[in-house]
Amino acid sequence: MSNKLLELKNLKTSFQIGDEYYAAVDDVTLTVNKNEVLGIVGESGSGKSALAFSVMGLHTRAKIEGNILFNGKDIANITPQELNRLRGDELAMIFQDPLTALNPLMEIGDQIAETLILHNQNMSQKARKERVIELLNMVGIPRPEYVYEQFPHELSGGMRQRVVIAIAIANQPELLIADEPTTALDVTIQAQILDLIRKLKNDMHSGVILITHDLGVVAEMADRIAVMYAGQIVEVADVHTLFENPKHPYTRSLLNSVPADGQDKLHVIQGIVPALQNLPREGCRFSERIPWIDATHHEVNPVLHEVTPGHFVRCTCHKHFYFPDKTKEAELHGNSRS
Ligand SMILES: Nc1ncnc2c1ncn2[C@@H]1O[C@H](COP(=O)(O)OP(=O)(O)OP(=O)(O)O)[C@@H](O)[C@H]1O
Repeated sequence: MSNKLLELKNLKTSFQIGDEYYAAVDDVTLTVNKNEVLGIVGESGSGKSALAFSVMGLHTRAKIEGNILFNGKDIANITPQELNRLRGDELAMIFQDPLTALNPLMEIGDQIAETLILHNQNMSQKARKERVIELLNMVGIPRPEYVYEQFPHELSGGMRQRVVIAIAIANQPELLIADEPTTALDVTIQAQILDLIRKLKNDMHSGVILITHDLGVVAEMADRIAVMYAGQIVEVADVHTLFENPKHPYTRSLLNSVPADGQDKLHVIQGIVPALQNLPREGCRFSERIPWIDATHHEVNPVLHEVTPGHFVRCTCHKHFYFPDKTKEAELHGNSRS
């Protein structure tokens, strides 16, 4: 039996701006295996959420091209009814902001129970309530009987996020997408939430896509990591390889911008991911942020190269990349803008 749970094949998600469509996810091919946490990292605007929303079928106005194979079945263009059946059952997502994910007018317990009904309409009311209490316990919510009858605004941010997780895991999804699940939370709660996600994977052998800015979180949680820049995957490797032997200049820059033991110089990546309409669509998309690398070192049409088994890197510029000294870099960026 195949170990592949989700296969994205040439996924392209485009948004209309004015009269044109612009791809926020641009030809992404990626696999998530069963019992695996795939971390997706990249700066704000690189397309991580657009990718996650595409898998969940949550874009209402985007153009989706390519294939999204879930257990071998293409779900890129299935009917809303079919999608609804999958969501909250086999596919679940934890959103960045728990408040927007919860219904403010509905008691917590009823919101979780509603998800259970999706999966099993014949479950008795009593069994449902017991399962909700069990889920609230699982996600570490104290006094679950009391919280059952509370409304979202009566809970702290950490507690709300636990409720969102309880809803996400209620039906033991095969694939869980967690989009910045801990960004809004303090560090202790963060660790507890991550433990819960890990437990879900271990207990249910689910596949998990963990989207985050936080390299520390992926280092701890992910089995494999995909690095995304300007709508494209620029590097994929298992977690150990990615941290020990990063290749793409963007990955190296991201890693170099995080303080590590014994490191006295940090590299700050100059510039930002360009707005969607201004993304470079030809050549190496990262080239404008490393202007000291000679243009001839970039591929004309950069593709992912398998440098060692399972380790893919886009473009050949990584072979020539180095960090310039700081003053030189500032000068180069200044010059490149003029
Ligand atoms: N509905 C939309 N309509 C138009 N443009 C959009 C839409 N959603 C996202 N975008 C654009 O697509 C690009 C990718 O956005 P996305 O939210 O996927 O990035 P991200 O990597 O998830 O960033 P963040 O970490 O801030 O969530 C951005 O340029 C964003 O402005």
